[in-house]
Amino acid sequence: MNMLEVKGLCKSFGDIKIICGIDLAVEKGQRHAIIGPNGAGKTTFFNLLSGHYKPTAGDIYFKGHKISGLQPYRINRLGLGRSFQITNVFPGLTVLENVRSVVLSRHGVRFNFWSTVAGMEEINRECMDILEQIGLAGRADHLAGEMAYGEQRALEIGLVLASQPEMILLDEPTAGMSIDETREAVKLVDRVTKGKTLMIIEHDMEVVFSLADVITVISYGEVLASGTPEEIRNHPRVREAYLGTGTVC
Ligand SMILES: Nc1ncnc2c1ncn2[C@@H]1O[C@H](COP(=O)(O)OP(=O)(O)OP(=O)(O)O)[C@@H](O)[C@H]1O
Repeated sequence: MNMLEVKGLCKSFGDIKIICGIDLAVEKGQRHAIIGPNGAGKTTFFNLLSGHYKPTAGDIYFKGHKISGLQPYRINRLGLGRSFQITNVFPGLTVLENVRSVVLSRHGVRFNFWSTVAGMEEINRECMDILEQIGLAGRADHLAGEMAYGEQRALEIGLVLASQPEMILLDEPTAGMSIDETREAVKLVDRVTKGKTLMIIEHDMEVVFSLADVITVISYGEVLASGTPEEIRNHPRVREAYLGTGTVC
């Protein structure tokens, strides 16, 4: 079953075409990497999927429902969660409060539930479970803004998990990280997305080839190639146009 289907997707800003007719499908449980040169349109593509931009043409289907043009919060409630390229945590809140803000907003419609002691305990248990998953349980009471960069990025992934998405979009989760931080981030992404549907934008080819089942290469707003890591590694146009003619990982 396809979790996500994109058909003839286009986005222009004024006269400038940024996304030019992208067709793509992501199967349930697939880990799909989007790669491409700077300015190729990868983040714009994510902004279209998450509802932050409206398409100029084309359609997006999530679990068979047309989501193109819906508001971001509605797309998120349908089960499509995303992280951003720039850290997006609330710096003045603690780690626990950050996660709790998302969990509470998810339960928000059931005010009577979480306003009881039992309800609050359940919320806190759920938050601590997320913090365990992202390796920050011991940092629950620390201010998010005072944590190391790698930890803040891990927290951001925790915020995505807190909305209990069926499909996760991660925009360059290792951007700006040291080699050690990147290694930890890859382990984290691998752990928390096992068995889930993932689409990840990533520049680090080691990360891409270690995580992805399918890789799509975007260049000038078009799909240049899409296939297994092996197919992409050996694709002549990919080697030539994006990765250079040298070895691809
Ligand atoms: N709101 C906007 N208005 C005008 N142009 C935009 C807007 N958003 C993105 N663009 C342009 O679209 C092009 C693609 O940008 P985008 O950020 O999607 O590329 P990218 O592939 O994610 O690049 P990178 O790998 O550097 O993050 C860029 O030329 C950018 O300036």
